[in-house]
Amino acid sequence: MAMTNQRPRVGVMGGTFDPIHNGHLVAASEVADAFSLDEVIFVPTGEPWHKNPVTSAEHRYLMTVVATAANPRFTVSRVDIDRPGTTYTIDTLTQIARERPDADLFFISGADAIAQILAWKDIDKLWGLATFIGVTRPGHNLVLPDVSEAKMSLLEVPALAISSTNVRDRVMSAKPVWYLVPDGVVQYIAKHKLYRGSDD
Ligand SMILES: Nc1ncnc2c1ncn2[C@@H]1O[C@H](COP(=O)(O)OP(=O)(O)OP(=O)(O)O)[C@@H](O)[C@H]1O
Ligand SMILES: O=C(O)c1ccc[n+]([C@@H]2O[C@H](COP(=O)([O-])O)[C@@H](O)[C@H]2O)c1
Repeated sequence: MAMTNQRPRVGVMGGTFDPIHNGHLVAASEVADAFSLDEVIFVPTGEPWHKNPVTSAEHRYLMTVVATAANPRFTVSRVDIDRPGTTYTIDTLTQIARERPDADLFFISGADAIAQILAWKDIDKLWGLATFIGVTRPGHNLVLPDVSEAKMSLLEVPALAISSTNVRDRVMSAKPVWYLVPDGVVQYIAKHKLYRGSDD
């Protein structure tokens, strides 16, 4: 917890979250602990430029709300799903910085995603908006870009070999996803018949 007179330290966890799973939640929790964050805002992407097709933004947003509801330090933002067009992190962070001018921002994502950061849109402006934290993921050998440690960090999180792809495949094959995703997300997927091969 930040001390009085310090600027709030706010994590911004960007992801497609199709669906959100316990790997994402452990990663956010570990980064919050290691970097003394006061809050982590989960930001489901609108239209990711690099992944197609994805489940409707509203389903992905609601599953993220369900998954994070019990944690008082976790919140969910609609900035990316409400902004039309392709999602770029420069727009995400510009908007959140405008909404939270008092905060120091920490953009959190998988280390595999962060490793590609030099190719992200408007990278020169991104450094001024946040510190970037890549969480390591089992099975990914990383070559990180040569960037100041003040602007980018890596954090090892307990190995959870879960991916959204794996969760979707399991649902499609009628295999259980209990304990890979929060219980409410299991129920949400069943209620809305997601990932069964029909048009979501
Ligand atoms: N088990 C995990 N441990 C640590 N980081 C993870 C884990 N799963 C996903 N991430 C990271 O979280 C970020 C957002 O994840 P994303 O929504 O793309 O999920 P994903 O599981 O990687 O999805 P998909 O399988 O559809 O590609 C990504 O940068 C990803 O690397
Ligand atoms: O801004 C970019 O150019 C950019 C390119 C690739 C990924 N991102 C962001 O990185 C985060 C992780 O993406 P993903 O698809 O791996 O979940 C998510 O918030 C994306 O919007 C951003």
